[in-house]
Amino acid sequence: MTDSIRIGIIGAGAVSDYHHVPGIDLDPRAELAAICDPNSELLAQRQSDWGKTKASTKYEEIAEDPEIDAVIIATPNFTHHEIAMACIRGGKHVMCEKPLGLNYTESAEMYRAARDANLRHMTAFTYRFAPSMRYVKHLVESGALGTPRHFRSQRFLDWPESSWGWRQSKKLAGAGDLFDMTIHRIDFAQDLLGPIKSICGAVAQFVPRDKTAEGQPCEPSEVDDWSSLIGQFENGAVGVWEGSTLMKGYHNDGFGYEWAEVNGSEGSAAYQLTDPNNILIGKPGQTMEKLPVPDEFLVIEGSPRKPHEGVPSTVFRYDLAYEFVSAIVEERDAIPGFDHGASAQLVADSVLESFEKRTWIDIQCDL
Ligand SMILES: NC(=O)C1=CN([C@@H]2O[C@H](COP(=O)(O)OP(=O)(O)OC[C@H]3O[C@@H](n4cnc5c(N)ncnc54)[C@H](OP(=O)(O)O)[C@@H]3O)[C@@H](O)[C@H]2O)C=CC1
Ligand SMILES: O=C1CO[C@H](CO)[C@@H](O)[C@@H]1O
Repeated sequence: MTDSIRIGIIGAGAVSDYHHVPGIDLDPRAELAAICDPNSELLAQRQSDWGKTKASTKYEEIAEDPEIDAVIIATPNFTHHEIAMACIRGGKHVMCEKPLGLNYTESAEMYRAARDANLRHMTAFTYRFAPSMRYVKHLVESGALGTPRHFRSQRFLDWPESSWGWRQSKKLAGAGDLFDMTIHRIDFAQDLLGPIKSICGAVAQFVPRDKTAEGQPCEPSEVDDWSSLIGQFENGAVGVWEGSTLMKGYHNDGFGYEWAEVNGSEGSAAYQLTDPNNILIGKPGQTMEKLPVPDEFLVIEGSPRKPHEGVPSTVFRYDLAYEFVSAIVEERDAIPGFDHGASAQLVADSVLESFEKRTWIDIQCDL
């Protein structure tokens, strides 16, 4: 390995530009060494946006390239398993977007392959890195909230009812809001309160999404527009989750309304994606109070990002790349790993099973 970690980005669409490349650019220990996307026009555009790197339309070339140390997979969901397995076979450390696979079987296989090859693996569960989320975790772990009794999360957005492209095909996306949005919240709930042991879930489709944004007819959506679950954690706490991108008026500069809270025997703490450098704290008998997140929680330890610079609801996302590179340099597990991705996937799969069978499902994770 050279001094600098040479990273290949596979999939040069929206998320690569928004989270991953700015994160790599900030980290002096890493360099963007290659980009890969089947769309050669986009590749040319990215070469001009991001600087001269190797470019390829075939992920196999990146997977086999001895001059690439690590990859970030930012492609549509149905490609994650195939691309990750090829990169692991090629000896690359892998960060992969969520949902890790199209189902638990795929995700667990990715986890076992990376673990057995002694490679670093990371699932891009972005919201774990929000400052207020990191502070809620500290409050839970330090016992400041007492015994955790209850978790609640809600992500509502007011997005167009037109086609979501690949995101509305079951074969390409797996599920709709559940795999796209709620899976993040399943992950951070387990990060805060530990494993979920049992759930009861439901999904619904609100609109056909059979027109493109330009008004042209297209294949109707096969996936959910709303997902929800209630659940019990192994530690005895209970939780409730809900998400949809079709909630009118929930616009808020594109970030919508995301609220997540932990209620304990001694207090409550709530994170909001729209205001991630502040936290809401509830103490017994008092009205909830908004407080700034202490400075030491604004960035992850060592991150070159300036804590008070940039748009707060965007810049925390750059810490994902920092964590991935740190894990490679320090030869330790990246957090969240593929095991966390697979575990959240099992819960999300169980929501679909629960709804289909109209019953509670016990979660049995065999990682
Ligand atoms: N963690 C987070 O907060 C976020 C996560 N995501 C996740 O990131 C992933 C990508 O989403 P997003 O960026 O919005 O999607 P986009 O559709 O904007 O971008 C995906 C890109 O990957 C390309 N691609 C498709 N197949 C391959 C392949 N085999 N090899 C290389 N590139 C390929 C696509 O090309 P083409 O269009 O020509 O097929 C497209 O350019 C999804 O899994 C999504 O769930 C997305 C947003 C935020
Ligand atoms: O959190 C997220 C923000 O929105 C994206 C587009 O729907 C999701 O894919 C992503 O996981």
